[in-house]
Amino acid sequence: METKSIESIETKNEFASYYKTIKVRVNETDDNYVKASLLRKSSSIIGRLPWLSNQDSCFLLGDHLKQYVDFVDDKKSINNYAEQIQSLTRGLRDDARLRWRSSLELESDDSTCNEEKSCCLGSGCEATGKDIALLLQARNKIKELDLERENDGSAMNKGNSSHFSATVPNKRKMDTTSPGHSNQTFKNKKTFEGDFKTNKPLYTRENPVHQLFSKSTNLFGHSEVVQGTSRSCEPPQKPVPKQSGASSFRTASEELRKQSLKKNNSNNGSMGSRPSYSVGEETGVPKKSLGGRARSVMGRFVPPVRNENSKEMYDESDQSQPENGEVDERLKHIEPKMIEMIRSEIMDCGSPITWDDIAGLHFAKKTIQEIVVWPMLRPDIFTGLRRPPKGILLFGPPGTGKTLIGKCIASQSKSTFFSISASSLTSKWIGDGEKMVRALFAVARVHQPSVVFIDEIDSLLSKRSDTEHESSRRIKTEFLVQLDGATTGDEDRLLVVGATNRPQELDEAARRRLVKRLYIPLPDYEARKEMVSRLMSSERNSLHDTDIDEIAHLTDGYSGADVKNVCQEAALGPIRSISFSQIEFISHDQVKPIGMNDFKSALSRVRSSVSPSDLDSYLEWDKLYGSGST
Ligand SMILES: Nc1ncnc2c1ncn2[C@@H]1O[C@H](COP(=O)(O)OP(=O)(O)OP(=O)(O)O)[C@@H](O)[C@H]1O
Repeated sequence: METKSIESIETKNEFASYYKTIKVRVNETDDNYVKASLLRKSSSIIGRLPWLSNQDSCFLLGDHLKQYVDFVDDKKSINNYAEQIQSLTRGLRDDARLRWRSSLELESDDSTCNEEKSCCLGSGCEATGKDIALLLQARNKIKELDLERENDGSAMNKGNSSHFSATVPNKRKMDTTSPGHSNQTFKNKKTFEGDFKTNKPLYTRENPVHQLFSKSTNLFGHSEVVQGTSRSCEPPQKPVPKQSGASSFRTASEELRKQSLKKNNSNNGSMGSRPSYSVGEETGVPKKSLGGRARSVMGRFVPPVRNENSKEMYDESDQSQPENGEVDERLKHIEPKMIEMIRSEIMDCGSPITWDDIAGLHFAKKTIQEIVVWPMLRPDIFTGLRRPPKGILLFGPPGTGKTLIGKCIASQSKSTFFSISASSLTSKWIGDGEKMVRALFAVARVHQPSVVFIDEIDSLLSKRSDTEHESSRRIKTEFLVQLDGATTGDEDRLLVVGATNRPQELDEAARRRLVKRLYIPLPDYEARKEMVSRLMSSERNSLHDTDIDEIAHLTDGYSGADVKNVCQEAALGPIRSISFSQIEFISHDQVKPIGMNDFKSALSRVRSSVSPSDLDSYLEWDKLYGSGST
């Protein structure tokens, strides 16, 4: 590469001046951490200088990275983790809430730190005879202390075994006789036992090797762990090099996390929250992750079947218990989060709907009143052969009031209304869909009398085929099982109402369970008149009866929803005649009343949404399977 001086690659725009400013600051500052950060910043800017050729960029970047690496590697600059750790722990030492203090002490000799680091980071770092002697020495010392304690008949062993919750006296030198100390030591036994080249177990209850390593751990920057370890151990002893065999060695931090993870698992939800880290597969070393699971290309495969232990979606800590604390027997095996979801998202507590709110559809209304509403109000009379059907299907073109009827059934029979669609039952977790179906029916039974309204039931219960996905097949099966239970259970006051625009696509088994199949046709002339009159009654208008008749004629073939759209469009007509400058100041009374002209222009904009050929197919299906409404 052609050699250039940095100055020769002069630049002009704002990046350049920013870059220069950083360089000046690098030279001025005494703070090594700031300096390192500035060097990193300036390196990243180089890549964004658009006028630099690739070669110049590489040259500048190379120069910077070298500077940065030299600086960071310099033992007198920022390659001193102990200083950083201490500055971090300084603020925590006397935190009354944490009830522990760090016994971390800054090693004044920086060179020791760095030597220690390089020794233990290097491969093939073997424990020498000197190290083993040191360990044995430490073990003997602790043995002596234990003996002393036994002789004193100290009662200190009783009580708190968790060194996190132990109240630690505010003194630098920690008490090795603390219960936390011995427990922690004992737990760590497996990890270290027999790792050294002697046959003697170097790591025993009496010989907390992690304590001996605590100093070296400091040096590696495991600040969090060092704090945890030092709480219940003696102040750092003379550093002992790590043993060889990286696979068998586990730092105190790793051991501590592993144990707390185990503890959480064994408590199984009593602690509540899910662990904030995942366990590495091979080492058992916890990896921190922010938020949910960390995924990467190289990441572990996560099967779409939810692990029972996984609490990502339905965290048990989040158990929604009823206020009185009692859980209904029928809900005991249902995941609380699902119950909560059903109660908040599926249970409909909207404004009550009366039969008068539904224009036309006299046959459907009468049939539903007879077979559904009265029996639900007086179950004692409607028994035996009079027992009402527990599943009905409303089919017909879109926007004809099927949902309206479902809501009306619920409010008129004083029942709880559950409104679901395929989307509310599908989950990213395979297996949760059918659980959701089960949960839905369980909650509906608890809240009976209840009406479960399934909109677009054809998409949930379409004909089963060999090519369909296993998960959707399972949801269907569960649904059919629940429908069967709901429609045959004598005691339950549970009505399932399905609505569909495509009755032809419905699975035969579902069709059989929905015994009453009512055709909800397009509104007839009278119904359209009724709808227009009702909608216009709450608006200022200049319509005469003859106008309303005419509108009803003109909307032949329109669905209820289409008629409503026409009225909404017409209501905007008078507003459109107001100029933009007037709209801000005009009073309500000054707005022109809705007239026939507005309807005429609205009718030119809003067309019927149902095609005549679709109507034929409904009539055909009604003839085959319907309950004779036409
Ligand atoms: N018979 C009717 N009487 C009064 N309003 C109606 C009637 N039919 C439809 N509407 C109006 O149309 C709107 C849509 O109706 P609804 O949602 O009940 O239709 P739907 O048959 O369930 O449609 P979809 O099959 O598309 O779900 C209702 O909010 C209501 O304002």
